[in-house]
Parts: sequence; C-alpha cells; structure tokens
Amino acid sequence: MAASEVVDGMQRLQVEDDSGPATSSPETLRNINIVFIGHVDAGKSTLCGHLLYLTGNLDERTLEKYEKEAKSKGRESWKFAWALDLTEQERSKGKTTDYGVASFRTRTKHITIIDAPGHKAYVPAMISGTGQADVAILVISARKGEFEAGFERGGQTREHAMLAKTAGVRQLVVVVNKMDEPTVQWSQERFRDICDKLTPFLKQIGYRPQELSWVPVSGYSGENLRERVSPSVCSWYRGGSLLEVLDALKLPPRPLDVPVRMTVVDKFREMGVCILGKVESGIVRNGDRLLLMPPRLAVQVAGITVDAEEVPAAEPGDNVKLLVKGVEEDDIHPGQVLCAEDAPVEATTVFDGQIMLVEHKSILTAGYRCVAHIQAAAVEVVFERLLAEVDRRTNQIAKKYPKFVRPGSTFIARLAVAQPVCVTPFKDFAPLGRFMLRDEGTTIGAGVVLRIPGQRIVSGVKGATDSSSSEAAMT
Ligand SMILES: Nc1nc2c(ncn2[C@@H]2O[C@H](COP(=O)(O)OP(=O)(O)OP(=O)(O)O)[C@@H](O)[C@H]2O)c(=O)[nH]1
Repeated sequence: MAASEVVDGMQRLQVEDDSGPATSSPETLRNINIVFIGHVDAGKSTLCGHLLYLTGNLDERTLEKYEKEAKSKGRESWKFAWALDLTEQERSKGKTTDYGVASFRTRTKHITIIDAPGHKAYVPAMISGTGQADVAILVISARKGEFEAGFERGGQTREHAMLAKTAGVRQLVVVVNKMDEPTVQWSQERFRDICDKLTPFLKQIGYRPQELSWVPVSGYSGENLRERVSPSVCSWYRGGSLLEVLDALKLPPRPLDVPVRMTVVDKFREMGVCILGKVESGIVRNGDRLLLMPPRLAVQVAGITVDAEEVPAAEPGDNVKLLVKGVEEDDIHPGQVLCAEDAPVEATTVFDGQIMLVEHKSILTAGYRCVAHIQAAAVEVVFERLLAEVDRRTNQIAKKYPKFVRPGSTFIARLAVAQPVCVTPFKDFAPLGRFMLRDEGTTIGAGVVLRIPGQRIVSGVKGATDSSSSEAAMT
C-alpha cells in the first residue's frame, strides 16, 4: 500500500467521536500511538475494526456495507477487519500486507492505531509500523492450536514481541483474543496457560511485569473491548475492559526541550514534497529550517499535518506529514533523520553494537552479512569483528574477541553498513540507538548501539572526534 493510501485511509476513518465517554477536551487528550502486532490471523484487524466501531469511528452503514461485501466473497467474519484492510489484495486474501492507520478517543487519550501485518513475509512493514508506536497490543489467539502455532519456533508471536521491545515500545498489552471460540469458552485455565507460557519469554526479552497488561477479549463479538465482559459469560476475570486498560496506561514524559529528531518513514507528493515520519524529540514548528541526514540537506517545513489536521507544531510521539521545501522527492529515503540545524545527528557507516542473537542456523563468525533494520531503513550489514561475548545474567564481558558466537548468545560486534545511517549510542538517545537483524526472511537478532568509532563518520558531521578502539568498545 502506498503512503498516500495509508493517509487516505486515515482521513476516511477519522470521524469525530461525540458519542464516546470522553470527559477531557480534545486539546488536553494525550496523543498516543498503538501498534497491533501478533501472529497471522490472531485477529488484529478484526479487533482494530471493532474498536473503531465501538468508539463511533465506524458507522453502522459502513459496517453493513463491509458485511455485505465480505459476505459476497464468502468471508462474512471479516467485516470488521475491512475497516483497516483497505486494498483489494488484503481483502481477497484476508491478510494485512502493509500497516493501516486510524484513530479514536478514549476518556484520557487520543489514540492512533497502527494495524501491522502478521504474516512472516511482511515483517519489514511491521517494523515500520512498530517504530512509530508508544504501546503495542500483542494479539494472541486463544483458539486451540492457534496460540501454539504462533508461539512455537518460526511463529510470529515471539518475533513481533521482540521487535516491539527493540523498537523501544515500553508498554505491552497482551490481548488474549477469540475467548468466545467453542474450543475456549472463556476458560480461565486456557487464559492462565497462555499467560504462564508467555511470561518467561517476555521477561527474557526485557519486559518488566509493570510494563505488561493482560486482557481476555473477543474481538469478534466485542466482549471486554469497551464494556467489561459480563460475569455470566466470564465469572473469573476481575480486570478492566481493553479500553479501560488503555485509558489507565501511564506513559513516559516526552522530550520537548531538546534538539529535533524526526525519523523518516516514507515520502510522497501532494501539493509538494511530503515526508511521513515520527517526531522522536524536540518540537517541529511550521517554518523551521531542519537538516535531512544523511546527506545533510537543508529543508524548510512548509506545513505540518497530524491526524489529518493541519497544526502549527508537532511534538515527540506525533506521527506527522510534513510538507517541505528545498529537497526533491528523490532525495528522501526511509531511515533518514530530520534534525535541528545547529545540533545534527551523526551519520556513520560503522558502529559497535551489543546484539542478542535469537535465531540462527549455526554459529556466527566475522564476515557474516545480513540486513540491518535501523529505524525505517533496511541496509546490508557485515560483521567486521566480534569484540566480546557478554554474560546475559550479569551483563559483563565473558570472553574477549571470540572466534564465533552461538544462537542464544549476547555479544558485542563492530558492524559496517553499506550506506550511511543515523545512529546514536543507545544510552544517549534510545530511539536512534536500536537495530534489528534479519536474514532470509527471519529476524535473527536485535541490538543496541554502544558507540560510533569516529573515523568513519560521514557527511562532515561535527561532534564525534572519538576514534575508539575495540577495547574501548568493551568498557
Ligand atoms: N471466534 C472468533 N474469531 C475471530 C475473532 N477475532 C478474529 N477472528 C477471526 O479470525 C480470522 C482472522 O482475523 P483477522 O482480523 O483478519 O486477523 P489478523 O491478525 O488481522 O490477520 P493478518 O492481517 O493476516 O495478520 C477471521 O476469520 C476473523 O473473523 C474472535 O474474537 N473470535
């Protein structure tokens, strides 16, 4: 799906929700981005569509139209999913292939939802969607056999959860869906079993218990989405409905008083050159002069759109469409960063990273090549040197300069990328300090940037005079 179609979809679905329970004025609502992730057919699109319906953003007539169309294709149960699956290809196959965007309000938040594709082949699109999110909803199918298929090796449940963590999504809401299924019937045992199996894995990839919420729902019947599930249907669940849980989420403060960093996700032409992306820090104002890195091109902001509305400024967390002057469409690529002129971000072709190798056919040695996803960019990367193996429990160096590392290990390596990318050490600025590694269609690992050896910084960017040695990387 082209970026313009995503935006069209966003505009089409953007209907005011006056019927909802919002008590704050729209101006005071906190804007958050939620990505729906999970194994193929877990019910992500259905859940998104139903939430839009329940919050008044998908009217009865449109739903009836979707129902009729879906029925004519023998896919009646997909009526809600069609609110997000906009293309003919998505509808005929019942698979989301690109991320869809829509929005609704709750009592305390203005929520933008991103429906990420679940199928393995579309993980790169899923990475773009996740990179824009503050919260992830990990949708699990409770149907007999489906949870197991999604969670076992090769299923997308593990991969998506890990990608969300690496993309910096701090809050994870685990939605156990399809509780209405005849094989489940709101069984507490099934719900517990799923929670017990997932918890150790989510802990292992770095989620702390306070960053996790667990909600049983039926995305199809709508139970426990807006209203709490009735005790006559489910007698054991004492928590809130999904919308109540989302309403109660506590989110970190946003970095306003710092230089602008906006990651570029896509581009298109509409009254001029437009950039789609996410503001990570600082405030982007109409008229601002910014630098597009790499290759350090001056850009002037000529218009800002957030959630289909023109606004004078955008804040961290906002997914924005910027109308820009000074660059051509061909100058813009996913993965670039728009930054403050007086404090540009570094672009480099080499960096040292700490990597968790989760899936790999065999041992990994220096010289190994794969694809690194760094923000929205996908670039070829080569492991120049293995610098150290790290003890996962203590986070201390276990072995210097290992000849190889095994799947399951954590290690530090010097990585060289085929074209300049904007990265910063994770400890300095987390949004530009993470990356994922993929090979032959599988995510093999995830990492954080430790340092950037100064000698290979490109584009004449100042501020990095350090010429670190491999030893320095290990301290
Ligand atoms: N019984 C039941 N079926 C559901 C529920 N939610 C979704 N389904 C069905 O599960 C199938 C897949 O639903 P989708 O919403 O397309 O799943 P998805 O996760 O978006 O799939 P991808 O877009 O391919 O990743 C459809 O037939 C839905 O009708 C539910 O709560 N209960």
